[in-house]
Amino acid sequence: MANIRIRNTNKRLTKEQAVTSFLDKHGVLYEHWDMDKLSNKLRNQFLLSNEDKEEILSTYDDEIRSLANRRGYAEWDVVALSDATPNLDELLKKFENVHVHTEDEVRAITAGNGIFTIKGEEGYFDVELSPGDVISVPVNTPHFFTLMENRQVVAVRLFIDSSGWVAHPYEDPEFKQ
Ligand SMILES: CSCCC(=O)/C(O)=C/O
Ligand SMILES: [Fe+2]
Ligand code: NI
Repeated sequence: MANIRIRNTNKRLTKEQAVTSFLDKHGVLYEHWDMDKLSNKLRNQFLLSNEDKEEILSTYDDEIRSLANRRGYAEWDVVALSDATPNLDELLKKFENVHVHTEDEVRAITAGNGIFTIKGEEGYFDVELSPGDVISVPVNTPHFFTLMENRQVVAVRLFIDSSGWVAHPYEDPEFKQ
């Protein structure tokens, strides 16, 4: 279950109803996938072979295709980030600076955790994600992504633009770290 932290007030939303209505108000998709479908091995593995990635995509093929049909996605893949990821810090630099995408960005967390910090009506808010959480970042919405203490996450990514993930840096004078 995702938790929300509103940065300006440090207010936290943890109850499902409050979280879903807050995200809905901001045009952020929020769904939940059944993690019981995923093998125990893959729920705690952060260095993935191509076969592992294929297993994740086939396990959630129905959920992926449902999202793709509803939101016009054409391609999807699996990204795994952890201390075992070569050039992790370089990759994180791309994600940790405020940026926008020219399509809405859907991420489904299948292992580990991550935080999407998204610009909203009351300033930036953190969406703290756990396995099973599926969210979108609306098109052209300033946001960034950080790992949590455990520095590990696996996510299914869905794309409309066949060139995959493209981040456009966004200088936001209103953003305070
Ligand atoms: C957990 S997916 C990696 C983060 C990402 O793709 C992105 O665009 C963050 O904003
Ligand atoms: Fe992004
Ligand atoms: Ni992104």
